Amino acid sequence: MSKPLVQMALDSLDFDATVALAEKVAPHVDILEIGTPCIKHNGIALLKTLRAKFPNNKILVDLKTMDAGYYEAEPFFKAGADITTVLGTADIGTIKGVIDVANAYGKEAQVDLINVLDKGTRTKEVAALGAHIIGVHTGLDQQAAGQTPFVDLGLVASLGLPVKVSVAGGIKPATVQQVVKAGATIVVAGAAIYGAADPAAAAAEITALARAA
Ligand SMILES: O=C([C@H](O)CO)[C@H](O)[C@H](O)COP(=O)(O)O
Repeated sequence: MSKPLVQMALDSLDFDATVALAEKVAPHVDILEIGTPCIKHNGIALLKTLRAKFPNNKILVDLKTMDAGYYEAEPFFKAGADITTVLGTADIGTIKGVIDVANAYGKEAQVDLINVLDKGTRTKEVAALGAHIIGVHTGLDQQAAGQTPFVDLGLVASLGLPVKVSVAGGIKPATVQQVVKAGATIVVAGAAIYGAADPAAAAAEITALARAA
């Protein structure tokens, strides 16, 4: 089994602070995620800046597309995104559009299961469409209400589908190996890294734990 990948979620609204944080963390993670608030506030210019600066990292743009899948995602793949996200609650045609444009560019589409009620059924549906990554995700507001992604991760991983499984939602050093052992192939960490006194050290610790799991 290939080693799990580690993804750093860049969730600041500030352009320069995001670039500065990415400078610190990029050597210690596989994927740089431009978080949803961040991409909405800063736009495609931030993607172009990070793409030019970090050729050795994959870049995920967390668009959380809800409509016009092909149309919305294409400019970001054209600008160098490796992965974009589409909501699992979106129309199946929207999800197919993002999968199609990802394939057209030789890149990947991630379906975010946030707020999907029947995660098992939707996962099977989008996997059949060719989704590259299934995102098990407890959002920031859901975390504030005490929710975690662990049960959903177990459900999705138990399906044994030929798709990568990403897990996000308050993941921290104490839970990294738990989610890898539960079937996560991409481990996402935001606050556990950007909220640390030393983000580079925090990222390196999470990556070491993921690879040792
Ligand atoms: O996807 C996210 C959220 O919707 C804001 O964009 C976060 O990047 C994701 O939850 C990871 O962040 P943490 O939960 O702080 O690890």
